[in-house]
Parts: sequence; C-alpha cells; structure tokens
Amino acid sequence: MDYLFVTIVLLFATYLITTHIYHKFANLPPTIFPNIPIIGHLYLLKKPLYRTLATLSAKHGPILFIRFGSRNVLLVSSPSISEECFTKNDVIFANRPRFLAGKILGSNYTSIGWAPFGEHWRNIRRISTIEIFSSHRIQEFHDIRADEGRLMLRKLMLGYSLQVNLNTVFNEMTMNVMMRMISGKRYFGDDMEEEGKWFKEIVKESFLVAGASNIGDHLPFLSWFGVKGLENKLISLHKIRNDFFQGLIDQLRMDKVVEVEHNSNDNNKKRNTIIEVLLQLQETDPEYYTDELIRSLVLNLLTAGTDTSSATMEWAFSLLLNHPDVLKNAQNEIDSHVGKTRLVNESDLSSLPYLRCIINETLRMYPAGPLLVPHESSDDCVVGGYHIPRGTMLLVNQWAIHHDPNLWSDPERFHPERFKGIEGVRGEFRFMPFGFGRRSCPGDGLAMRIVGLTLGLLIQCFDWERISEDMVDMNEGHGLTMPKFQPLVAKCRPRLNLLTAGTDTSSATMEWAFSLLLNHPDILKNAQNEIDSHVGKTRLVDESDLSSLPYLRCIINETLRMYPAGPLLVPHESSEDCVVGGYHIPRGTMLLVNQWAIHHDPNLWSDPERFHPERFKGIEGVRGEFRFMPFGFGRRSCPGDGLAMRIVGLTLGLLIQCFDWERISEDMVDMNEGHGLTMPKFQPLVAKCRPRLVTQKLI
Ligand code: HEM
Repeated sequence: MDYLFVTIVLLFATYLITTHIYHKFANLPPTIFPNIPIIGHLYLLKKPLYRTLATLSAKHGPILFIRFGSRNVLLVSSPSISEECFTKNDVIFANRPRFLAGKILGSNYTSIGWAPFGEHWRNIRRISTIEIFSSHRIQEFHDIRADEGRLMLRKLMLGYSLQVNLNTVFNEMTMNVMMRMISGKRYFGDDMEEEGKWFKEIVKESFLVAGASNIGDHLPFLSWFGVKGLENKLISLHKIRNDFFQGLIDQLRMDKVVEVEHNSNDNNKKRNTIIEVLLQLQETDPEYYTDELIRSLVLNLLTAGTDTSSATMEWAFSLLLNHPDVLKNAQNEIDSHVGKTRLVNESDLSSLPYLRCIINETLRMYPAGPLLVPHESSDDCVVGGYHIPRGTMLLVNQWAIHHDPNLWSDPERFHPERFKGIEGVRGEFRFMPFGFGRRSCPGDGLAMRIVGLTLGLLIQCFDWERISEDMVDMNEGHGLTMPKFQPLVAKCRPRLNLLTAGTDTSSATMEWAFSLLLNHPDILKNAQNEIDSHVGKTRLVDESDLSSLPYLRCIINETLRMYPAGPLLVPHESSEDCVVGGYHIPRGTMLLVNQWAIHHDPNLWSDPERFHPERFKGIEGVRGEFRFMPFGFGRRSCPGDGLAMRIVGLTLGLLIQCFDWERISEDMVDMNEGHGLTMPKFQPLVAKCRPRLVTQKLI
C-alpha cells in the first residue's frame, strides 16, 4: 500500500516537473499551476465562463496557455494579442474546434459556423455573402423588416397599458424577420397555427441544447463509459429540425414546379427567399447543393442570427429603463430627425448617431458572443512571441476586453456618449462585438438594421417605464449568447404625438358618426336596441362586446365611407420606375389615392350620398376590395386601425347605451366639411342628451 502511494506521488511529481519543463522549453505562453493530469484546468471553470476566465486573466496575464481536458487552449484578453491572432495569423486561426454539437447539429461540420477552414467553408461563406448578406440583398429584404416592425407596433398598441414581455416581443420580431427571409413564412404571433407552435418548440429546444456545455468535448474518453445523454438529445433534435426544414424545402420546390407548369412566373415578385435562391443553385449543381447543405445553412443562419439580435435588444432596453435620461435623449433625437408624422425607417438610422451609440454601448457591456466563437489553429504559429502548437483552441475573451478599466474609463457605467464620433472603433480590437477577420460575423450589417429599427420604433412610439420602482435586474443567465437571467417586462403607453395622429382621426370619425345618427334617429334607435339586447341593462358596454355588435360596426364603416379621415390617404412616393394600369410611372412620383372619390362613386356604391349602414351588413369592411380602404392598404397602411376601431366603437357604444340624444333644434345637423388634413366638420357638433332610465343606476 505504501509502495503504491509513493509510486503515485512520484509519478504525479514527475508529470508536473516534465510538463513544467516542457512548457518552458517549448516556449508556450504562461500557464496556471497546477495543470492536473487528464482534466487539465477544467477544475477552474465555473459559469459564466467569460467572467471566470476574465478573473484568471486579470491574475495571470492577458495571454495564457491552459488545458481543457485533452485540448490546448490559448486564452487571450488583450486587444494587441487579439490583433495578432486576427491579422498576422488570421488564416491559421480560421479553423473551428470540433465539438459534438458541430458534428450533429452542424451536419458533420458542414454548416457555415462549424465548417473547418477550407474549400467548402470558403464556398458557402462566398454564397452567403452574395446571396444573403450583400447590401443589395439586405436592402431587398428591407420591406420584411419594416412590415414586421409595424406588426410589432400594432400588437403593442392593442395591448397598451398592460405590461409587455419584451423578451417575447424581441424574439418574435427576429424570428419572423429571419423566417420570412429564409422561407417567406412568418411563424410567430397570436394567430400561430400548429406548424408555428411546432417551430417554436424546435427553436426553444435548439437554444437549450446548443447552450448546454458538453464535458465530453474536452474529455472524449467519457463516451467510452456511455456518457451519451447530450448526444442522444442532439440527435433527436437534429432529426426534428431536419424534418421541419425539409418540409419547407419540399413545399417551396413544389410551388416552383406549379409556377412553371402554369407558366405563372410572377414578374412582379420582387425577390427570392434564401431557400429559393439555394434551390436555383441546386438546379445547376445538384451534387454540391444538396438538400442537406441547404438545411444546414439556413438552420445555422437562424440560430446565429436570432438569439444574438434579440438578446442585444433586451439588454439595450433594460439599460434604457434603468437610465430614463438616456431613453429621453434617444426619443428627442428621433423626434427631431424623423418628426412626428411618420415612423422611423431603416434609412434614418445613419442620421441617428445617439441611437447607434446606445447599441454600441450595449454590445460593449453585454456582447452576444462574450468569448466570440472558439477558433482553432490549423498550423503552428507565433503569438505574443510564444509558440502556439497546431490544434490549439483560441478563446478571445471580448467580455474581459470590453470591461477592462485600462481600456475603457469607468467600464461598468452605461455611458453611450463614449462612442460619440468614434463609431464602433471596430479597427481597434478593444471593441469587436462581431469578431474580426475571416471568421467574423457575416450578419453584422443585418443585425445592426434589425436592432436599430426595432429599438427606434419602440422608442419613437411609446413612453416606457419599469414595472416598479426597483431597477431592472441586470443579472446574466446561462447560454451561448449571454441571455438575461430574468426576461424583461416593462410598461408602455403610446406617445402623445402618435395619439394625436390617432386622436384627430378617431375624434373626427366619432363626430361625423354622431352627426349622421342625430340626422337619422331611426338608425340611432336601432343601434340602441342592438346594444340593449346584446349587453343588457345591468352593465356597461365594453370592448369585448364590439365583435357582437354588427350594426354598430356597420355605422362606423358607413361613416368612414362617407367621411374618411384620410380622404386622399397620406401621399406615397415611388422609389423606382414601375408600371401601373399599363402606363410607365417614373421613380419619385407622388401617389395620391382619392379614396373620398372612390367612396362616393355611384358606379361602386348605390346611392352613395345616402347614410345607409345596412349596406355593410355581412361584408364586414370589404377591405380587400379596394373600393373601401379607410385605413389605406399595404405596407404603409395605418398601424393603428385596430386601436382606432376599439376607441371609436367603445365611445360610440357607451354614449348610445347610456343616453338619449337629440338635435339642439328642429334643423338638421350641418354636414359641411371644414378644412384640415383629417376632414373635420365645419361646425363643431353640439347635441342634447338625457341619461336613459335603464342606465341611470349604472352610471
Ligand atoms: C447583435 C447580433 C449579432 C452578434 C453580436 C453576432 C456576433 C457574432 C460573433 C461574435 C461571431 C463569431 C466571430 C468569430 O468567430 O470570431 C459570429 C459569427 C457568426 N454570425 Fe453573428 N452576430 C449577430 C447577428 C448575426 C446575424 C443576424 C446573423 C445571420 C443572419 C449571424 C450569422 C453568423 C454566422 C453564420 C457566423 C459564423 C461565421 C463563420 O464561422 O464563418 N450573426 N457572430
């Protein structure tokens, strides 16, 4: 027994001495003592990894050579050494280490993020750069982002004054944008179908599994002992993801066949989705552009692009809620540059430097890739004067660099102004949220647009506050992309400037509706009867009743037909030459759609000057027909339509339910129009009212 003990101690001492001597002799960078046989320095690691590694670097130096089990690791936490890795040695470090997730979810290391540096990676990176990330393609997809921004606002407007889970808002926004670019479909939202729910589950599981650390990546012998729990999970997730995306590919391929068979190639179709582009490439080279390659590429884009962008937005908003003065400055910047009559769009972002400073400062404090993505050296090289053997994993701790007080004054303070005028300082290697060199993030331009537009719209359209006096919790959770520990929930209120856009239009509509009703007491009576019979006499009308009050809705529609609050809509302008009605329309032409004329056209509406709500019975707005579009149509349609219908419906409903109304004299109410954008009445409406017996008690 004694012999055994002495032998073990001697072996251990010999190992330590020889590794120590070898370390010096081989001119490897400094290491940490002890480097334990088999596990190396794994015993030091705790979550979150970037914080633990930052503490080690602060103690032992900005360049360290450590071991994760059997794997050599070069740990870097200084800008100058990062620069050496990503400039002089960029090609050598353009490899990725092989992890189980890359083998299974990365389709045997063929997806863009996992592929080793070489011919295949160069090819998919080139295709992605041209077909997905080029400024031309990003611009082509800009309407998807604008559309999703408007849908996000619409949803928030309907639920305003409630608490908003911004984690969900940001996830939905990024997922829908990415999925529409990839496949043309949107999956997230309240009206999600079964397929959408399935997709949501897949995404959730992907992030859970991909975020789990796998000790077997560094101690491969564990798999001999049957440690396969994570592997089995990855395999089953891979199968589910493949089935889902194969379904999408098959469907788009089928759509194409049908299109060709029916010769219905739509010339107006503006662009192809990412899957469609890859299917076209498949036609020219089916051996290379297999379905598997398409699946792995789009899946990689989805996982790399969504969580990173939505986590950045959530951190940014958490910081803003804790710093209302910064939020106010950002709002002022938007108000003064964009004004109060239109929504922020992507082309404004270059003129909103303060907003960009906020995004940069967020990426500095909470970079979505705190350790970038691990690289691996494909050859021996020299870094910081030390020898780095081939096959060494490179971890660049950008979190540590971004929080280094020698590089940033008062680094724990949220101070967007520090980026003023220096726009990202990307070349300096002290700030590289998207990495640097050959393997840097190809989605940086797209990400900055999604993040900028989403934050810009939310800041412009709502006043935000925390749900309580307490500061927003800024603790980090576990996961690849540095998520928040607590999802962000906040309170919002549509801003006055938007409300005035809404109030003028909504109040003008109510005034016209009431004027019409006073001139048609029989219709007013019918509306009152409908409310009495549906709502009863023991409670007041509320918003949830509106869907069961079709006659009231007909009255509102008929009012909007006769007195649309935007008689010429809001002017549009063509951004390109196009063809309308067979004629050539040059770029830069202002479009005026005279919906007032359409609404009063006797060829479209029988007896159009007659107030006759019944004409809308059963046809509920006939919005798709283009003869009635009080809120406009298409991408620039009114995002507040749902909110407006609720406000107008509820106000009219309550007034009709609770009072008996009559004109102030025998004379009919004057129906002349005044001057103004929203078609106001010439004479303000004055009327007489008497509380109804049935509701006196309620009121
Ligand atoms: C705020 C948002 C984002 C951040 C902070 C971010 C950050 C990063 C970082 C740090 C890397 C690793 C760089 C390295 O290894 O040195 C990376 C890689 C990558 N990112 Fe992003 N990213 C974001 C958004 C996106 C988006 C929107 C997409 C695509 C739609 C995307 C696609 C990728 C891909 C494909 C890679 C792997 C590149 C390769 O290995 O060749 N990222 N990203």
